[in-house]
Amino acid sequence: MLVLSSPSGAGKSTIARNLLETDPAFRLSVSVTTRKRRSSEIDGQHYHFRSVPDFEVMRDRDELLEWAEVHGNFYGTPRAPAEKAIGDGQDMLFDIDWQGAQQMKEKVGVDMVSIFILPPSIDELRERLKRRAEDSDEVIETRLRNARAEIAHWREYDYIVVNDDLNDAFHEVQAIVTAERLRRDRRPGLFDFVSEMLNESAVV
Ligand SMILES: Nc1ncnc2c1ncn2[C@@H]1O[C@H](COP(=O)(O)OP(=O)(O)OP(=O)(O)O)[C@@H](O)[C@H]1O
Ligand SMILES: Nc1nc2c(ncn2[C@@H]2O[C@H](COP(=O)(O)O)[C@@H](O)[C@H]2O)c(=O)[nH]1
Repeated sequence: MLVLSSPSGAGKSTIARNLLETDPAFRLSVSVTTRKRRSSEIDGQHYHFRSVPDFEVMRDRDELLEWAEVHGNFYGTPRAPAEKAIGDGQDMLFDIDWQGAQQMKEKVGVDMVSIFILPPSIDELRERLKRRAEDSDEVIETRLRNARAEIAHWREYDYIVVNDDLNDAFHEVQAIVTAERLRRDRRPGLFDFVSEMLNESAVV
């Protein structure tokens, strides 16, 4: 389970999209949100867009694995697809904030790897949000105001990637995924492998 977090505009959705396009083993956890849909977004693909009352029903029925209020809207991870993925051993990608990452860590523990994406600077963050041209000036200002508090949580993550050059940042994320998969897949067999090797050498 790979969690990507960052302040708004640092590029985590871009990196997540690249990962999903190049790595068929990953499935995206599609969050539920009460935020207004952006013109480029498709309901059910980028998010499940819901009203506040509908979100509250899901939350109160315990249908969300984690949830948080971010930039004045509610966001949550649907429980059923995430738990099925965990059960099936499927690699799943979560684009969630630090509050969600904390809650997920409590629930799934060692099976989760977390990466915090940093922008090269706050000025560049502002430029990216403006260039993306998806949010009003007011929303952009709110997100920039919140950025410092979000960045303050960087130490809680397993890895930090600075997204200055997108290609470099993406390759760093790919390298982390490769290393973590090796660790996960090789470690269970290593105990027997090493025991056998040591037993054999005792015979010699
Ligand atoms: N390394 C980069 N250099 C320049 N522009 C970038 C880089 N990475 C991403 N971008 C651009 O910056 C904008 C913000 O990226 P993106 O939407 O992926 O951010 P985000 O962290 O997912 O933001 P949010 O949390 O608001 O969804 C997009 O227009 C994207 O194309
Ligand atoms: N805790 C959660 N945070 C989430 C979830 N889905 C998205 N997010 C985070 O919200 C902000 C804003 O996203 P945007 O799409 O409005 O720009 C960003 O940090 C996302 O990572 C979720 O299910 N839970």
